[in-house]
Amino acid sequence: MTETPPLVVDIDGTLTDETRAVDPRVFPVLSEWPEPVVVATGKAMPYPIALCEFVGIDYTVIAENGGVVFVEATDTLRIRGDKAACLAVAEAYRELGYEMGFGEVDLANRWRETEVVVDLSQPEEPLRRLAEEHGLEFLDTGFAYHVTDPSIDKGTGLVAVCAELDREPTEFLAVGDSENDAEVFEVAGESVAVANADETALARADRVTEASYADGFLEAVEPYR
Ligand SMILES: O=C(O)COP(=O)(O)O
Ligand SMILES: [Mg+2]
Repeated sequence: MTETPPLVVDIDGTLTDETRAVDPRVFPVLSEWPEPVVVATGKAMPYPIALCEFVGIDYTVIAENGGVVFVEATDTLRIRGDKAACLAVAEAYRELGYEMGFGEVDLANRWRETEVVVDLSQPEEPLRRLAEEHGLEFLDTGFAYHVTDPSIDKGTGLVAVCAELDREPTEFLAVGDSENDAEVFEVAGESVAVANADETALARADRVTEASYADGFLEAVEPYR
């Protein structure tokens, strides 16, 4: 068995099935992993914190695509991102909604500190264009549209976690499924895309699993178990 690396793992599309339900088969893998486990997600902080709590692992979390980082081992919370710029985009998008008649914008932003998220049911192009006009990053994770600070991502989040844990990003195995995993794939030592990953993640990964979703995650970590 190859020496077990620390793990940085995405949630939606990687630990879950296609409905975003976490597959319970991943729980013992995460709780028994002998090296640090970092949960890195576009979701807001309460979700990865709850996952760590119920799996029984340290809260080592990258939320909001790197906008919010929490390391329980050093009790460090880092919040980074241009929330004001993101809110300006949301307001402009909401105005456009009324003008273009696509109705009330569903801003799925409860508990978010640094970015704006819009449900996939809303029109993509106007939001993408507004984000670009405001110099912000637009991400389609396959589960939601995100408007975020272009200088912040899961890769900068892992660098921040490593500074607290005195580890190197290159030690990590990264597993993910989407364009919001591209930067953490770049800084990790080994990156694996699950078979359901989008084009960006597939192109940026060192290897791709045969299996999809949580089956893909279990396949990705198999060599280390
Ligand atoms: O929040 C999202 O849109 C996707 O979340 P993920 O980064 O855990 O896949
Ligand atoms: Mg994902």
